[in-house]
Amino acid sequence: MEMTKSSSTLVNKNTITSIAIGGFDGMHIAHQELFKNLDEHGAIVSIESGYANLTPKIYRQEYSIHPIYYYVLENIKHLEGDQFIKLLKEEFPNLKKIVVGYDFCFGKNRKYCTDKLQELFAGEVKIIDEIKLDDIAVHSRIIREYLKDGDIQTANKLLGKEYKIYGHQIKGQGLGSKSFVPTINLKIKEFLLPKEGVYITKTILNEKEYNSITFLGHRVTTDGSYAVETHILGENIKNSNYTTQIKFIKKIRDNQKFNGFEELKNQILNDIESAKNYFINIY
Ligand SMILES: Cc1cc2nc3c(=O)[nH]c(=O)nc-3n(C[C@H](O)[C@H](O)[C@H](O)COP(=O)(O)O)c2cc1C
Ligand SMILES: Nc1ncnc2c1ncn2[C@@H]1O[C@H](COP(=O)(O)OP(=O)(O)OP(=O)(O)O)[C@@H](O)[C@H]1O
Repeated sequence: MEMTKSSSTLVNKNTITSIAIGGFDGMHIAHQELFKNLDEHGAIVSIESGYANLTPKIYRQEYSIHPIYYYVLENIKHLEGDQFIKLLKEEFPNLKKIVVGYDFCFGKNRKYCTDKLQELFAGEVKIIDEIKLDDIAVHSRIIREYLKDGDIQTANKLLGKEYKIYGHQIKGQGLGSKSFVPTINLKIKEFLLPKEGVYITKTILNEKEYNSITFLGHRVTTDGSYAVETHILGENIKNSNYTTQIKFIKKIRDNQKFNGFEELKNQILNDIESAKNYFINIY
């Protein structure tokens, strides 16, 4: 198989013989199940609603070897069923197979669903039954709720990977190294942030992965502003201009207000111990 991680623009649409269609925010285990039904000339047709925040558009290709082609929902949602099929056939002249999930609907007022797709498309239509894990239906919207609750472990199970966000480094209050521990402060734009609190994480800097601990939330003990700060365990990393990636593993505790810097510092040192123990026990 010659197809490695390909950018959609590099693959000629004429070679595509099968497609999976959907929003695909998260590229979670149910999405991956759809992709398993693609052949080696398979592609992903991603319909952009503008709300993706688990794997925003530019970060999605990382999670599949199949090239992703993006379409804007606004531009295609008015189509009647036959017009939608016509568009797909124009885009992918050699299309033989379409893969969708049980709840896939399309076109004007979402009135065309899987039965219509089978009726209108002359090739093969593969419909995937609802994928569940431990009785939880796997959907982007469900995963978002677990993240907002701070239940990273369940979210990660449904994602089939560690939830990962990208950010760029910004200047902090300048208190960390002096009064607490050194942290990299991040500006996060398009990604959903988990609940406020302290998390065991891994941080990727310049392609190197480090064990870390990350605080997200309003710094209620100091200046009250919202921050995402990560402390690399056992290293003193200087702030640099690299794009930083944070993979979430587990929540340690909620955000808290402390009576003074001393108490906060002691708690941070405890948090660091918990995180270090976590990493010792899993390796
Ligand atoms: C592991 C860790 C846990 C933290 N927990 C809290 C907390 O519970 N409450 C809080 O107000 N700030 C918390 N902070 C944030 C500190 O207030 C912050 O690191 C400090 O204000 C220094 O900020 P600076 O890096 O912008 O200088 C935490 C920071 C770290 C690294
Ligand atoms: N749990 C699932 N089981 C089977 N198919 C699924 C499942 N979740 C999504 N799909 C299919 O994957 C494709 C992408 O769907 P979509 O982007 O709506 O995912 P989703 O996770 O259900 O998102 P949302 O929660 O926003 O509805 C669609 O064809 C959809 O039918």
